[in-house]
Amino acid sequence: MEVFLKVGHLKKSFKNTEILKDISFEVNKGEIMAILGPNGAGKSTTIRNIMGIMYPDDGTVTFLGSKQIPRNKIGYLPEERGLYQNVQVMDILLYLAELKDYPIKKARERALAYLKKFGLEGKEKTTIDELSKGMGQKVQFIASIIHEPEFLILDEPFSGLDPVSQELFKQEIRDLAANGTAILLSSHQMNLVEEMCDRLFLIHRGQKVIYGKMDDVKQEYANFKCTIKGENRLEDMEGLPDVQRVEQRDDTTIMYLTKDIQVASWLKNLPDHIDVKELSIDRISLHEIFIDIATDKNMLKEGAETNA
Ligand SMILES: Nc1ncnc2c1ncn2[C@@H]1O[C@H](COP(=O)(O)OP(=O)(O)OP(=O)(O)O)[C@@H](O)[C@H]1O
Repeated sequence: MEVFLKVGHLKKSFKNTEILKDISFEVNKGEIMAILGPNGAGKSTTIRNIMGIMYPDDGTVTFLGSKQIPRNKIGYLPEERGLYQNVQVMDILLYLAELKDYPIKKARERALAYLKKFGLEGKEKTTIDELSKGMGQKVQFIASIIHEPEFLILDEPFSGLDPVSQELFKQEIRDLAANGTAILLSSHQMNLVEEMCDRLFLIHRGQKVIYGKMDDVKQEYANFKCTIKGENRLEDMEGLPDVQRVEQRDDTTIMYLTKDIQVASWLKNLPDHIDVKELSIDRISLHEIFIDIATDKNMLKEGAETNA
């Protein structure tokens, strides 16, 4: 797979506070790569350094092997939304396409097709300030892809979208990747990330915590959990073998199990007197892995790396 973006050993400080500490990752053509992390972890700072909005103190950013930012090949949906408010939808889309040296006739065709696809047919002459938040978001998304970029950065693309629009965006992002676009996606919606992304980079306090293929990360970190519905004492459950942590709320107990257990053999450890009205065994989700890291529960080893 061809590497589009390579970030190497990026470091950035603000007023003597090191915000990015040796950040390295790549984004390949045709893949959706997630950059994840708690609020303030350093995701937007990383993206701003990639886009040349600010400059790193150390480290390199290369695009197809060159340090030159190929602006016409990049699409960017920034976290801060904001298009000129009193300009008509079609005018802003064509203006942005022109800035990227994209043929105007093709841009108009693409704009009309995308407006239709996103349920905004007939809104070409509407001004941006007359649109709802979600509609504005769709126009800004179209603006980021109007010029057929080879590399697309999406910072929280799903915020403010209703479920139907989320599905539309999801499908569009997947189609773009399938057609070869390299996509870097930042989102706090872990279920969507889990569904869509090929690889992920998880950053916490400016440092890499996890970097790897989604499937490998899940296999590596998503231990099993056993959920039992029934009236049970916390101490009984905590005393069971291979139980790392127990959460109990009302009549539901969740036991987080250690890595590499054999589910069938582990189940034999459950004593006869345990009250089981319902029982399920699942792997923990990316959402739970994220919370684990963000809240420093420390079930994961720091700085781990799967086979990226
Ligand atoms: N221009 C700046 N001057 C000083 N500190 C900054 C600046 N920009 C960001 N920071 C600090 O850098 C840290 C990382 O911020 P950043 O916006 O990159 O986080 P993030 O991971 O994108 O968070 P969020 O999920 O909340 O958007 C924060 O502590 C923030 O206060």
